[in-house]
Amino acid sequence: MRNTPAYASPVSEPAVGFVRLPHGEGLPLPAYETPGSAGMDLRAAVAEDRPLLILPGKRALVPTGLVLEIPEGFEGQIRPRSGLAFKHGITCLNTPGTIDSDYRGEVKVLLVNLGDEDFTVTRGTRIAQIVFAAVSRMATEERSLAGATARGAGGFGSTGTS
Ligand SMILES: O=c1ccn([C@H]2C[C@H](O)[C@@H](COP(=O)(O)OP(=O)(O)OP(=O)(O)O)O2)c(=O)[nH]1
Ligand SMILES: [Mg+2]
Repeated sequence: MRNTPAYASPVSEPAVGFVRLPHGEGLPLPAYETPGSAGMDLRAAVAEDRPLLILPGKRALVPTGLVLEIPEGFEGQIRPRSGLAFKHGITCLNTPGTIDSDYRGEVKVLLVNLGDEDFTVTRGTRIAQIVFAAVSRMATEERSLAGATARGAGGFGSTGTS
């Protein structure tokens, strides 16, 4: 059944499926927080009595308690929340994490603590956000030569800074 979001778009949208795993029961499903939000926040599905401590410089894979069914032709991008990054130095190590449309495992968020203090992830904390995006896929062709261009092999600052 399609959920009625707090901020429904006037245009018809493809639907992403959320399947709750047992440890995700009771947590709110991801949802857009404002009418123009690009991402839906993901919550930590750690046990109430077992918060996750991330020491400075360390990383942790945080469960969301969710399996997603993303429509074919789309992907989910896991991105950091700027507030956590600014206030605590908490970000996603592999950002943007890629959630493939054919992935049927639990979505997990790889957080890293780049701050100076321990960070505790408690149940229900909004740890990251997921942005759904269209994917372009290509056929491949092996070629013997790449066509000439004005840039050629220049890169990594070849055009200067000013
Ligand atoms: O932050 C992330 C990134 C990935 N995944 C899941 C969904 C994704 O579809 C799958 C594979 O991700 P990716 O292709 O980035 O990882 P890999 O190291 O290449 O693993 P694989 O060999 O399984 O593709 O892992 C997550 O749950 N969280
Ligand atoms: Mg892969």
